[in-house]
Amino acid sequence: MTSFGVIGGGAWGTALAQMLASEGAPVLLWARETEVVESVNTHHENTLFLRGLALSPTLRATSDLGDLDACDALLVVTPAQHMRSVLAGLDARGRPLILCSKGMEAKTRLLMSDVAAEVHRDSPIAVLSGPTFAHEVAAGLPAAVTLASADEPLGRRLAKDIARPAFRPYLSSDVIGAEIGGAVKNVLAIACGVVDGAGLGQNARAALISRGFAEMTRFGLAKGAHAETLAGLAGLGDLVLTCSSTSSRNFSLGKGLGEGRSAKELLADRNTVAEGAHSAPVVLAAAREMRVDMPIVAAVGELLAGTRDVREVVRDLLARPLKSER
Ligand SMILES: NC(=O)C1=CN([C@@H]2O[C@H](COP(=O)(O)OP(=O)(O)OC[C@H]3O[C@@H](n4cnc5c(N)ncnc54)[C@H](O)[C@@H]3O)[C@@H](O)[C@H]2O)C=CC1
Ligand SMILES: O=C(CO)COP(=O)(O)O
Repeated sequence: MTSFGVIGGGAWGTALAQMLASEGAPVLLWARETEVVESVNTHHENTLFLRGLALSPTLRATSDLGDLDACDALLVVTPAQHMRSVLAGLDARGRPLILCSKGMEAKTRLLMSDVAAEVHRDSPIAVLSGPTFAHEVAAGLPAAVTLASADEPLGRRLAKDIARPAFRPYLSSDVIGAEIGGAVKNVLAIACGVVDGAGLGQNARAALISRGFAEMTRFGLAKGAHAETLAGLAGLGDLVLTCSSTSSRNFSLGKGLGEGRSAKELLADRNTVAEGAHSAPVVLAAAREMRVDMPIVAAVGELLAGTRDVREVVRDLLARPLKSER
């Protein structure tokens, strides 16, 4: 049986660690904040990022990456923009890295699997992604994810060891598709939040999910993803989840924008991450380079940059030339 360590003590790292520890397995969680380490070890709760959810006593936390040396495989759950710097402090020693963050690196436009491969050349990579609000997984509610690895025997082994009665991984060899789904859906969740905040109605939201999925698919195919991965848990599944609920930080950010507040104000002082705000300009730049049309992502980029207001971007989206749906 694989022993797991988890790197990143935010809501999702803590929830994954709890899910793995839920049947009594020992799991070690690395957290950056000493407050998180203390509250997990002393009170079996992450009071900073996952307040109110009781954690298993077999889940222990540390602020020393070296303590993870005893683990067979590591789940990496940092915010996307910090993955490189955190991984640089790790002695991976060829152990598998299971990447659970959703985004692209701003300064390089790389996917997380490329970042991890640059830092730890000898470690095989898997990606875990899907519709999974942290608080629900931590509470033991049912969830399913895509677990993608180009190393198929490794993927099968990890899937077997990660699966729990209420947590079901589906195997894939399409790492790029799993990553693109998670990165792009965050941007589209901001757009759906805008629709909600501006009171544009449920028809508009359904249209946006559908046309947003078309953008995700165009972008993904251009990057080498498989269409069925994008139509699966890591793409459409996660898009539907985060476009429907204020439990999504990205949706909530968009709702604030739709209500007329500025991105600067909404992003100031938050200690939780809304990855779509970082991914939007990166996805857009990569799409433009590949000549992939992504008007909804572009509109989100303009709202975040403060160069246009909601009324203007909605008017422009609706005024685009009529075209075939395909
Ligand atoms: N929360 C959720 O429901 C889910 C989150 N994810 C993904 O997991 C990743 C982590 O998100 P959460 O755990 O939700 O984070 P969070 O928003 O709960 O917590 C913020 C995290 O950022 C870390 N952080 C802040 N500044 C940092 C720095 N300078 N260097 C390194 N780390 C820093 C904090 O230590 C903390 O772990 C994101 O990519 C997110 O998209 C994926 C699925 C579900
Ligand atoms: O990725 C998530 C659920 O699958 C969490 O979404 P938010 O980061 O928007 O909260």
